[in-house]
Amino acid sequence: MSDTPPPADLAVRLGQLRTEIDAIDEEVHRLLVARSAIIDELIKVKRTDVTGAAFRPAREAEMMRRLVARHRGILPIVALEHMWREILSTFTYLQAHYEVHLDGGRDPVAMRDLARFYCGFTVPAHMLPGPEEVIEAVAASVSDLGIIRLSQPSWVGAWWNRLGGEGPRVITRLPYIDMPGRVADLPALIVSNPISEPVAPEVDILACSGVGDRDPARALADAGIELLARHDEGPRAEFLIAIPAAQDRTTVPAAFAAAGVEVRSPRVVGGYPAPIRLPAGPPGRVD
Ligand SMILES: O=C(O)C(=O)C[C@]1(C(=O)O)C=C[C@@H](O)C=C1
Repeated sequence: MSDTPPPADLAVRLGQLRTEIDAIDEEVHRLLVARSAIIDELIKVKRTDVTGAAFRPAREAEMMRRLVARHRGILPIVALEHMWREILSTFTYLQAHYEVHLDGGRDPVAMRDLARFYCGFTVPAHMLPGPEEVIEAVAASVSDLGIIRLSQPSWVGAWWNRLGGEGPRVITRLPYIDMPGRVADLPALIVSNPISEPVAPEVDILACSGVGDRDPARALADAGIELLARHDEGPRAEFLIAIPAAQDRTTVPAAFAAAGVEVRSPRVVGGYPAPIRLPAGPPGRVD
């Protein structure tokens, strides 16, 4: 005897489940409309019309961490991340219009996927030849973002030496959920002009130049420092590194020295909230 209920019962159950789905969809939509009314008021309170860009990377990181912590069930975590990215970037755009400039030099298809995943389709996107053009476009704007691909060694020169000071700086690292096998996984940095209400980043990004032809990546990693990019110009090498903000900066020259590379005066060119690291697994199941 089969346990399968008769077809008539299954048809009834299917109808009930669809009614439940419709009720949930209506609730989700109602809540999104309610959220947009709150953002409408937030625009007046935050005065984004006066202060410029509305991005708050630390707040977005905190929201994403809470989302990941409470997630359950079969919905892939990266699909959920994408839905929230669409929400966050559209509501950011509604507060203060911005455009996104993409470093399309090496892999424009992966770059476009990354940008659409994180910035959605409401925000206008422009593909540019490389990082220098991206930084230039951001610097010439009030509140635009740039996305620059991280490649090691840099294929195009030490573009990071154009960051810092009053100009564009790194504010975020992508992908935000760092999970093996995920989609939209092109390693990249987001740059913007300095934002108001800055929150101290959890990871600092430093630019430094040095002399010495050995690869310092291992010695840096042993000291908790990540080599993000390198560019060689004759005997000099330019480096872009990431170091936890809480870590003593004197560990930087010491770690380079351990690899036989002498570096001078590391310079801060931005920082970012620490990405969420998740193990590989079934597509994002969290129980
Ligand atoms: O909290 C803010 O300041 C907002 O602007 C709201 C909001 C959001 O939609 O939740 C939008 C953009 C920010 O990057 C962070 C959060």
